[in-house]
Amino acid sequence: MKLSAAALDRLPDDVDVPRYDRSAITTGIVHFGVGGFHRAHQAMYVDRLLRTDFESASRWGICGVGVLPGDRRMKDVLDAQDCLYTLALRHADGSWDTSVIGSITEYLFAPDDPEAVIEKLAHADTRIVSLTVTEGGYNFSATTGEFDAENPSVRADLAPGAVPGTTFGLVCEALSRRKARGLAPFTIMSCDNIEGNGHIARSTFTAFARLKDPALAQWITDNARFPNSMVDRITPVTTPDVVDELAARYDLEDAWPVAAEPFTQWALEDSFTLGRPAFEDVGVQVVDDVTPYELMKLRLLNASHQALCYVGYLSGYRLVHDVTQDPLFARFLLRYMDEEATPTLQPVPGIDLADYKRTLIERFSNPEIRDTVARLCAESSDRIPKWLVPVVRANLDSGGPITLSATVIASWARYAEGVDEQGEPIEIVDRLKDSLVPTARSQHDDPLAFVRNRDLFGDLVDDERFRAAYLAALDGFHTRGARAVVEELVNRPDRT
Ligand SMILES: NC(=O)c1ccc[n+]([C@@H]2O[C@H](COP(=O)([O-])OP(=O)(O)OC[C@H]3O[C@@H](n4cnc5c(N)ncnc54)[C@H](O)[C@@H]3O)[C@@H](O)[C@H]2O)c1
Ligand SMILES: O=P(O)(O)OC[C@@H](O)[C@@H](O)[C@H](O)[C@H](O)CO
Repeated sequence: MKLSAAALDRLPDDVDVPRYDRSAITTGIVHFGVGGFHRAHQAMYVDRLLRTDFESASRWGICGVGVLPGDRRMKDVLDAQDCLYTLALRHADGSWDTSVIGSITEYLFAPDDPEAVIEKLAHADTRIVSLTVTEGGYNFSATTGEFDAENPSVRADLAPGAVPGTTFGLVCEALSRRKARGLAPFTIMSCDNIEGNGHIARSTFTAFARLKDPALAQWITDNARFPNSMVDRITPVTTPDVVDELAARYDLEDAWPVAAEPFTQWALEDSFTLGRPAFEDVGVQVVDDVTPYELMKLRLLNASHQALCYVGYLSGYRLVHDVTQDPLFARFLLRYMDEEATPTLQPVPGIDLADYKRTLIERFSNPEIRDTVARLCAESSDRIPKWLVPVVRANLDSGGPITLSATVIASWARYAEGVDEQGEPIEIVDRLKDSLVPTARSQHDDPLAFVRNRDLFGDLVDDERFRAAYLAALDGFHTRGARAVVEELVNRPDRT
């Protein structure tokens, strides 16, 4: 049975479907970047609210927006399914909690109709604009924090009279219309894995606005809010087996479902211009300061993903749970977390860090999630500088140990050579791959070549202690291989 509003009544009882009146929902949230994660996380929270308190939640329906050519498929799928999709939460014992999510009620594909997107954003009902546009979507340097005005899409949007095509262009044009119409700005709520994601959203959107219209930038600075948040739920890329399994289990045909782990967490700073849904009623931690939560998550979970993916790939693993079910790699991650990441964290209210770290290894080891090492190895140049480099920097400043994190950076440098330990090609997915791969290959003659890139690594290369640890690891990867390097590190007693 194809998923649609008409099919909801005919689905089996073990698929939890929205029973609320979707026709009575108005759009309060416009979301850029409707991928797997948004559909497993924020849209799920809004769906929960609609199920529990429809009256207050019905002003917070979601209109999805896609700006990249690849988003056309999401438009087609959601149009054909009345914007409904299936969320399957996969437990380690093989059981599924399956629900149909109804909180997305519209989807606009910006390249087809930018004006419709701008007017939707400018509409008085739109009170929150949320984002999961990836770390790269913010278009800033992780080391300097500078907005990159030379990016070709951004330059095109800045040209006089241009029809906006980027998130920045569309949002700023809509803000300009709101200003002209005497409407307050919406809240811009980043849900991407970036330290200080709200601060980054504030600085990048206002930097764009300043280049376009300084008065608009001032108005945004004075009036708009950009809450910080920590978001968490491991959501792999949807694979055909999820589609097949839904059909087999429930006779449900969904062209693009999403599967994710059962665990979910969202810590959100309470800073909104025009109100917000009562997220705290459905398990969101609405807090005054997100910093301790986000540092914990980015430096333990996301940085550990980086710590496992390159060495895991080079050791022959392709699925994340296979890496962490190998005791050697689990011990490596725990040592990185305990010795190098944890000392850089702040106390996290209500969280037992030892328990959090143990749970992380369990979450990574869930065989049902089937998260791929390749997903974690992609876009490294957006991830290592934002998650690992700050850990090294903090430990260099405090005199703390850096060997394991320097090894993770070296593992990326080795992986970026694009050839594995058996001489087979590695498909490097990175927007900087054309410069990264040749540089990585040159490190056989010039071992510091990769980390001399100050856009990615800042001044780490100037530090003697970092250089020594990095060079030792890189040499180990070249001469003895990834598994041997990890083994040596895990078995050594000292913390350096
Ligand atoms: N997948 C997860 O486990 C997870 C968990 C927590 C947080 N996140 C955050 O969510 C982001 C998206 O993850 P996902 O799994 O949904 O990925 P995805 O590939 O399924 O979706 C990404 C979406 O972002 C859009 N996008 C990418 N670059 C853009 C740009 N420059 N401008 C506008 N839109 C752009 C894409 O078109 C797509 O719609 C991550 O980068 C991360 O910051 C993901
Ligand atoms: O999605 P990214 O690019 O931010 O990072 C890859 C993973 O580390 C990330 O998606 C995690 O699975 C996620 O952050 C878990 O909540």
